[in-house]
Amino acid sequence: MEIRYSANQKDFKRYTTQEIRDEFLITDLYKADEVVAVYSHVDRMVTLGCMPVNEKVALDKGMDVWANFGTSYFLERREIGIFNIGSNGKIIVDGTVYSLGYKDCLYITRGAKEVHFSSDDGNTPAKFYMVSAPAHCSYETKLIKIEEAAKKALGALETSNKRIINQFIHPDVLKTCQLLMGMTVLEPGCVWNTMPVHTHERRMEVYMYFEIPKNNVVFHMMGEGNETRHIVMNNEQAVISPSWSIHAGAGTSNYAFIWAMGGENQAFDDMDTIPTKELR
Ligand SMILES: O=C[C@H](O)[C@@H](O)CC(=O)C(=O)O
Ligand SMILES: [Zn+2]
Repeated sequence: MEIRYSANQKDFKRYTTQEIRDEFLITDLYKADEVVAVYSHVDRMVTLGCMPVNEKVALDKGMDVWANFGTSYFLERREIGIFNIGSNGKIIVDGTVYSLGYKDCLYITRGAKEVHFSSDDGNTPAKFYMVSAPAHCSYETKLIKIEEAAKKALGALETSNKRIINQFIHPDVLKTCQLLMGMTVLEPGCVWNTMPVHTHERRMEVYMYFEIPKNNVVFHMMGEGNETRHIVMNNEQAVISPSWSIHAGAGTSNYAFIWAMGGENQAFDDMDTIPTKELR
């Protein structure tokens, strides 16, 4: 498992393009029958991808759980949110089978010992995208279908940012220790997310962009509001935003992304918005 330490905003100003990418960008999440995991010391969030093809793949496949987490199994002191961004697949949690279609989400609470992933058809595999946060009590493991997510319409066609925010792992839908996750989907012709930008000093956030058409990219903005940088992102890549960083993007087409937050609180609206004209 790859481990990344925390970067601060003062050093960040001098990073090269490659250093920014090495520190914050997560690529190659999907390798057949493997679990790809990046542990970030930013709020100790773990970002993972799993694409089961021929096997039933265990969540901790290829991991030394004791060395990395100091626990005997992955979810002993963690919770996890999992989205399927591929074809139909299954997640088996301590013997209970959950079927996930495209864009469905499963929240697994602390204490689940055995988690396995499988695809209904290995020729068109499921692709599970996951973010895990430390957790100190257990709630309820719950499947949240895309239809059941709380939907918030934002933006307008005129400003190229008409989009639906689907809140899945959110206090209005279910209880969690600190994890919040959802999916934002932009309408055709709309390319901007999260403008005006914000930071949330009390939480970090990870974005994973998908549904980016072939030969298109998203320019993801990051850094402090008065010292911005960008990362050019391809389909199905994730990016870590420390609390001091803005996180917004403009694509060369419309796209969707999954956001995940963890930290001090779960108040979605606890954001410090930066007036657009103050950006540098
Ligand atoms: O803190 C909240 C997150 O940055 C996202 O929910 C914002 C977002 O999806 C959007 O405006 O498109
Ligand atoms: Zn945010």
